[in-house]
Amino acid sequence: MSPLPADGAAEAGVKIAVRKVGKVFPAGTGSVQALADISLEVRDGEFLCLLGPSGCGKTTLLRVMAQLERPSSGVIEMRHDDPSRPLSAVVFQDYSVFPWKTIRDNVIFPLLQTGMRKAEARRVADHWLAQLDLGGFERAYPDTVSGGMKQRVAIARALAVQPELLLMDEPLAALDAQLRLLLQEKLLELWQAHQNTVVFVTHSIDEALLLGDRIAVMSARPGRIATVIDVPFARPRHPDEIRASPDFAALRDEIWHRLRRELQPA
Ligand SMILES: Nc1ncnc2c1ncn2[C@@H]1O[C@H](COP(=O)(O)OP(=O)(O)OP(=O)(O)O)[C@@H](O)[C@H]1O
Repeated sequence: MSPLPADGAAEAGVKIAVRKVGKVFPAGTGSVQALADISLEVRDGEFLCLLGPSGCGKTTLLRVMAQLERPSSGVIEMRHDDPSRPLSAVVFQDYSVFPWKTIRDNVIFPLLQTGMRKAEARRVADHWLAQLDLGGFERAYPDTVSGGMKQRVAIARALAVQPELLLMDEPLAALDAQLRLLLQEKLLELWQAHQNTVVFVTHSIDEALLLGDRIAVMSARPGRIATVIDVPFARPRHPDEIRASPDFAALRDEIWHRLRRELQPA
């Protein structure tokens, strides 16, 4: 699906600006208001996490940012600085890889769409597969490897095109707890090395604190931005140190209390 055009260009230093966005879906004879009056700016090079209760509209907001969904009201402004790179790429939760293509060809496919030659695309694909510890599996088919490996293929495919904006919708949610920790650490390492602008949807407060520069906490449906929290941990971040720090525990409590208010309104 090709992206819808943005409504305008974001100002310098801002990769994407969401301005007073609402989204209403038709549902049966009525409608569902998924998003209401969302305003949010994602700065160049920032890792922004979207956190919120189930059904609050996180996926809808990400799809609107990816220009896969048109807002019912409000506008989306984007800033495409480098025409040699795609503006955005999306990683979904459900290992959205092509089962009929080898792991290498999954990563090569979007590179060829950018006009890259086959030999170069193969080199770039193998580089990113190695970065995600998939070296040796280039010729395997996705259905012959584990869920965690398939998700690493999807992440390698998105990173390989070096998008200016990487949109990730709960990319680690389907993984078991240990694998999730390992992949969080991998993402942290890759982001610290490359600093794409990232919007990352998650249900996990710990994940948001480990990865994010800021955390936008959404309210229960219709989704609004309830609060935006600055994550104070310096980079490069070392996961074990961060998780053990008193600031981590304090922020986790603060965010949890905020989320609990959304889950159990007075
Ligand atoms: N295409 C659609 N048609 C009708 N309703 C929709 C559609 N997409 C989402 N919704 C509704 O909009 C609301 C927000 O859904 P969305 O998937 O964005 O929430 P979410 O926060 O990502 O949820 P979760 O955390 O459970 O993944 C829900 O009530 C959902 O049922």
